[in-house]
Amino acid sequence: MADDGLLLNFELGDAPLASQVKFKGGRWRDRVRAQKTVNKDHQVAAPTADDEADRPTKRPRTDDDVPGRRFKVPKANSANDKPPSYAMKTGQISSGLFTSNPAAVSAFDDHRAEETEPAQPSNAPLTDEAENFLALGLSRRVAQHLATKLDMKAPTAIQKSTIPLLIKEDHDAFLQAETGSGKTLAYLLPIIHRIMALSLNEDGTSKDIQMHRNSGLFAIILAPTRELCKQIALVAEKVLRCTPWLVCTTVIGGESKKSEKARIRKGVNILIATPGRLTDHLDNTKVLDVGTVRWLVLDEGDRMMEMGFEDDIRTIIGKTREVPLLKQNSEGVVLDGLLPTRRITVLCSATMKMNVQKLGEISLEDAAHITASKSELDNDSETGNDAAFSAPAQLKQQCIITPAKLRLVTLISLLKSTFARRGTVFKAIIFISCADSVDYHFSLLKSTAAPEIPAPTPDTPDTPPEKPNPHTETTVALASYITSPANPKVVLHKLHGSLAQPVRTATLNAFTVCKEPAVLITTDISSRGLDVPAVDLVVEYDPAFSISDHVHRIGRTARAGRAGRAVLFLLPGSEEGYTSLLGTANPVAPQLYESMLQKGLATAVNLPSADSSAESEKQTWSTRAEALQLHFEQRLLATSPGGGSADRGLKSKGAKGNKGRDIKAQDNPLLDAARQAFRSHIRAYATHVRDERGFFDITQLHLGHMAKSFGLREAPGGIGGGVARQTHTTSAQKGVMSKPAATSRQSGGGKVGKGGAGDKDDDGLGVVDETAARRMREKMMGVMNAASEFNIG
Ligand SMILES: Nc1ncnc2c1ncn2[C@@H]1O[C@H](COP(=O)(O)OP(=O)(O)OP(=O)(O)O)[C@@H](O)[C@H]1O
Repeated sequence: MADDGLLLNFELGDAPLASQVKFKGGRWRDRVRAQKTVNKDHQVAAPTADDEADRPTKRPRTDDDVPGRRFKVPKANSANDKPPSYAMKTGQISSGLFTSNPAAVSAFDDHRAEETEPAQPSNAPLTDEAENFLALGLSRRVAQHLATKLDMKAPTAIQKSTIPLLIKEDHDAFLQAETGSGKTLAYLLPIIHRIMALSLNEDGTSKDIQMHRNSGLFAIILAPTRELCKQIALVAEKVLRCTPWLVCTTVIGGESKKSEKARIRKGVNILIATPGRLTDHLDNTKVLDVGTVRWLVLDEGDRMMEMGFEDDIRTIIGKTREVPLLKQNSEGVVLDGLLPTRRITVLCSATMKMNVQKLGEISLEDAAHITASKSELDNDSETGNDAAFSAPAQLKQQCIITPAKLRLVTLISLLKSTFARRGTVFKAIIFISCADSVDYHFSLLKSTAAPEIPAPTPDTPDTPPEKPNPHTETTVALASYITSPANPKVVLHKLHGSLAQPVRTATLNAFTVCKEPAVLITTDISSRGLDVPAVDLVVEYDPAFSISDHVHRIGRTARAGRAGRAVLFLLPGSEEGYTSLLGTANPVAPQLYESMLQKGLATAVNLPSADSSAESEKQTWSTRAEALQLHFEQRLLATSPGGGSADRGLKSKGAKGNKGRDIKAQDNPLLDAARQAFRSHIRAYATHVRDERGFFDITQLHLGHMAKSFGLREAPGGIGGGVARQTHTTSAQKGVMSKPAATSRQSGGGKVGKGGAGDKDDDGLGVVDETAARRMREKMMGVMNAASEFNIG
C-alpha cells in the first residue's frame, strides 16, 4: 500500500512491531481492525528502500516548493521551541495536502481566464426608446405602475415576444428563454391585463362591473418548489397593487391546509401552487371551483417532470379540463371575449429537455413556441446544447481544476479573495450536492466566536415574550479566517429541503434582504427560478447533477442584464471533459487551483488560536493552506462535547485524549456531521445523469482524498451500496478497475492523465466498483425522485 506521504510525529521506537501478532477473542470485526492496525504500523516502522529514497525533506517550505513534493513538518528542537501551528499535536496521522495529487489533463492559461471580457448582456431590458410596455398592448395603468413603482420601463426580449401574443390570441404557448430574462412577468402581465379588462375600460376608467376576489378563479400557476411559488406570488402581488380588488394566493406543501382552505373560501383570482398540494385541494377542497379557470401556467416544467410530478400534472390538467368552461361567473359577468374562450396552457423553461417535450405533449395544443430571438441561441438549440442556449452572455464562467484533497482550502481561498475588497461581491451562493454536506460546511465556515448576546428585555408583565426568530440557526456570521478588514462582517446562511418550512422561508428572506455581504450555502433547492437581487457570485463546489441544473444554478447571478460570475469546481481527470458541455457562447475558462490558493492565501489567515495570526504572517500560501487544513482536521479531532461548535472549546480541551484515531462521533458532533456529509456526498455523486457519468464516474473517485476535503483523515465506512467493502478488492480486481478508467473517460469525451484520481489506494479506500456505484445510483435516484429535498406537499 502506498503511504501517500503520510506524516507521523509520534515516536515509534526502534523495535519493529511483529507482523505475526494474532488477535484472539472478542468480536471478529474488532480482531480484524486490530490486525489491520498492527499491519499498517508494521509497514510504517519498517520502510522499504523506496520509502527511504522518498523521505521528506526537513526544510520548511517556501513558495518555490513544488506542491506535490513531500515535506515533513518540522519538529520542535527544544522545550522553548513551539511547533508551527500546522504541526501535528495529537499523535494523529495525516496525508500531505500537496502530495500524490492527480495531475490535470487540460492545458491552462490562467491569464486568459482572468482577462476574458464578459459579453454584452443578453437578458437585459431592451434599450430602444420605442420599447415600452404600452406599445405591447398593456393598459396605461399597468404600464405606468411598472415604470413608476417597479422601475421597469422597457420589456425584455421574451416579454416583447410573449405579451402581445397572450393578450390578443388564445393560443397555448411554450416560453423558452435564458435564466433571469423576465419570464415570470412575460406570462403574468397579459393574464393580469385581461382580468383587469373585465372591470376597466381601455382608457383606464371603471366599468359598471366591479370585480373582486370572489369573482372567480381565473389562473392557476404551478411551480416545483415552495420558494418559487412564494416568489411568483410576491411578483404578482406587486403588479396587483395597481388593481387592489384582485387577489392571488399560494397553496404549497408545509403550510396549514386549513388556512389554505380558508383563503380559497374567501376568494382568489390567481392561485399559485405546488403540484402535489393542488392535487390534494382538488380532491378535498369543495370550495375550489375551477369552472372559470382560463390559464394554467407550468413554470419550470422540466423540473416538475424530473421531480416526479407527472401524475399530479396529468390529474390537474384532467380535472381542470373535465369541468365545463363557464362563460359567465356566479355574478353573471360575461367572461368570454375579454378572457380567452378556451383554456390556455403556458409552459415555461430556460432549458429544453426531453421531459419538457413530453410535458408539452401532455399539456399543450397547437402551441406557439416563443423564444428570445438570437441566432446564436437558435444554433445551440438545434445542436441540442441546453447549456449554451440558456446561459446569459454577460455571465463570466470559470472552472477551477482542484484535486480532491485541496477542495476545501481552495474554496476558502476563493471566498477569502472574494471578500478581500469592499464592494467586490455583495452576495454569493455556494451549491453543494446534498443537505448533510450543506449542514456540515455551514458548521465549518461559521464563526466560532461567541454569538452576540441580545440585550435583556425589560421584564414587564405587559410585554409578550419575544418569539424566537426561526432562522437564528441558519443565519450566522462567517468565520474570521475568511472575512477581511474591508469586509469584517459577512453573513452566512444555509438552506436545504430538510429544514422546516418556516425556517426555509425566514432564511431565504434574510438572505434576500441582507444589507451586509452575505453567503448562502445551499442544495439545488435554490437552483430554480429564485430571484435574489445582487447575487454577484455563484460557486458550484459540487458540480450539478445535470447540465440543465448547472444552467439554472449559474442563472442565479447575471439576471436582467446585470453582471455576474460563476465558478465551478472540477476534479482533475475525467471531470475536466465536462467543460466541453458548457457551451460556446461564453466559454468556460479552466484555471488551476494554485493560482486561486496564491491569490486567496496571499495574506495571513486569521485562525482562532491566539498566536496564529502572527505566525501566519510569516508563512507562504502553501503553508497557510496546510495550516488551514490542519485547523479543520483538528476541529474534528477535538473530543469536547460540541467540539465543532466553538473553537474556545477546542482550544481548552481539543488536544486532550486523542491518542488513537478512533474518536467516537458522540464525542464530537462536528466529526459525526463530517462523516455523514461525506457519505451523503459520495452517494449523491452516483446520481449524475447517465449522459454525464463519463465525466462524473464514481468508479474514479478517490474516497481517501475526497475524505480529506471534509477534514477527515480517512474515509468513513457505511456509505452503502458496497462501497466500503472495496477495501478488500484483490489486486487483480484493482488492475481491472484502473483500466476501465480510461475507457469510461474516453467514452465520456474526457482524456485520462497518468495519476488520475483513483489510481492509488493509499488510505485503503480508493476507487469504487461499478456494481456498487450502480446500486447507489438506483438507491439515490429513488430517494431524490421522491422529492424529499424539495419537501413538496
Ligand atoms: N422589463 C424588466 N425590466 C427590468 N427588470 C426586469 C424586467 N422584467 C423582469 N425583470 C427582473 O428580472 C429578474 C428576473 O426575472 P424572472 O425571475 O422573471 O426571470 P426568469 O426568466 O423567470 O428566470 P429563471 O429562468 O431563472 O426563473 C427579476 O428581478 C425581475 O424583477
